[in-house]
Amino acid sequence: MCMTWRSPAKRRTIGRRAEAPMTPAARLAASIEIIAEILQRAAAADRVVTEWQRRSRFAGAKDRRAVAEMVYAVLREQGMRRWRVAATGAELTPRLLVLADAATPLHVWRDLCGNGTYAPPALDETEIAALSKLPSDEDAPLWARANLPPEVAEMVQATFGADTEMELAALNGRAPLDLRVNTLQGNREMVLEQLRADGIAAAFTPMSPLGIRLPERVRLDMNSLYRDGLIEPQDEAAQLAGLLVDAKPDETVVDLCAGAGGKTLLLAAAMRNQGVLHACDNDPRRLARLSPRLERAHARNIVIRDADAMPDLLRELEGNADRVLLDVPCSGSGTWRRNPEARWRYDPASLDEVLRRQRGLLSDGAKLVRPGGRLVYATCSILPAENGEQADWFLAHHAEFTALPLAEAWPAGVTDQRIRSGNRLVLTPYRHGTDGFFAAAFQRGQA
Ligand SMILES: C[S@@+](CC[C@H](N)C(=O)[O-])C[C@H]1O[C@@H](n2cnc3c(N)ncnc32)[C@H](O)[C@@H]1O
Repeated sequence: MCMTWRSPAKRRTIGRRAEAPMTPAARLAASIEIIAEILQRAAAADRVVTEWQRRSRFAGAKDRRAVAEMVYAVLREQGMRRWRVAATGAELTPRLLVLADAATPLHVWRDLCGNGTYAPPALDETEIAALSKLPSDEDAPLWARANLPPEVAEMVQATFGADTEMELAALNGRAPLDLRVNTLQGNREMVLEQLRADGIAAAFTPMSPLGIRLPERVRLDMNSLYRDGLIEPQDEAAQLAGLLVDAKPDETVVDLCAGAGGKTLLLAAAMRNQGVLHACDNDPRRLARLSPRLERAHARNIVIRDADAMPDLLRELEGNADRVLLDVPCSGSGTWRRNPEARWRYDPASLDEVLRRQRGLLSDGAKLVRPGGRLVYATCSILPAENGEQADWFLAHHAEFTALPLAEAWPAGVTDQRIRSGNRLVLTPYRHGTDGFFAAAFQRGQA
């Protein structure tokens, strides 16, 4: 963490715009405050950073950026910092997590802490002792380098094999911003042209024919393409999971775990607003976020169904749906690039319950599919137990279904050879530049 000293600045009344930038000590204090909140409230990092920015009106744009960068640097290196602190025998505190930085000599922290009104308190004896004997990074184990709890690092080695180091490094990197073009409103070419005309760097995604990738994040709520419903943020992997359904106009399609509708919107566009798309979820708060998105996207063939949808769906649709998408609840481990703090909250002990729910949804969803119809199972997980092992379980318990080869399953336009062999879509940050994602399509035999 490189810090340059600016002239000590006196902040005026909190709540008024400052004339001088925050001092490095004040930025450090803010970073420690934010890290402490993220850890203690178990809150999402971006939310805590945004809340700090809102209440710290004295902070200028550079201060905000510097503090956010410091916070994310700590979060992306949390494994190494935890390991370094543990090796000293000290108890991990938010302050030590921030200060256990191999690139910053102890004297820098001594100078900053306790220096001025807005600085963090001076280092205590325990902190000085710990920071004086941080171990050499050369001895760090895989879990620390990969920024993952040890038992999780062990689980994912089964997924990645020889690529483990590279995959885990990519999973700890920054995700680009992928957009999905809403084909009810436009096409990729016109959206790309408009983005570039607005001075935004953008390129087509390599695998999804609906996607555009922005290397740098931009504020979408200010963008007219977004406000007019031409684009939605959606990782390329999630786009591909939706495309694997290959929903067609005039069909009956069920999105059984629709959430706030990321994939529902893609399915509605694929159906050209024709036929019926049932969007179900047992979380009313997520479903509530769906309606405004449908409106913005001009998606009109959707029936929203809440928590107790299954009995009604079975009465109305058993054995009649052309396609069912099961984008099931999962560990979310494939999306850890986006929220680097989440990996430290993942509790492997909860996995059994999640697996049980996934199997329940697979069995429920299967009942809805008509003979000759398609069931797609998808997770944003990198854990084999939620992915291939669930697909194996499903096939072993539902003899009326067979695995559909990917080459036969994709709609026209999905041509990338990397995702056309075999019958399981396994996407990873290192190999594909996407979130970690799994999807498999199953076809019900003709009666
Ligand atoms: C991975 S999220 C879905 C994300 C969504 N498909 C999208 O693309 O934005 C999984 C969803 O499953 C829902 N869920 C969990 N158990 C369910 C159940 N028994 N029936 C329906 N939905 C369920 C959760 O509320 C959550 O919204």
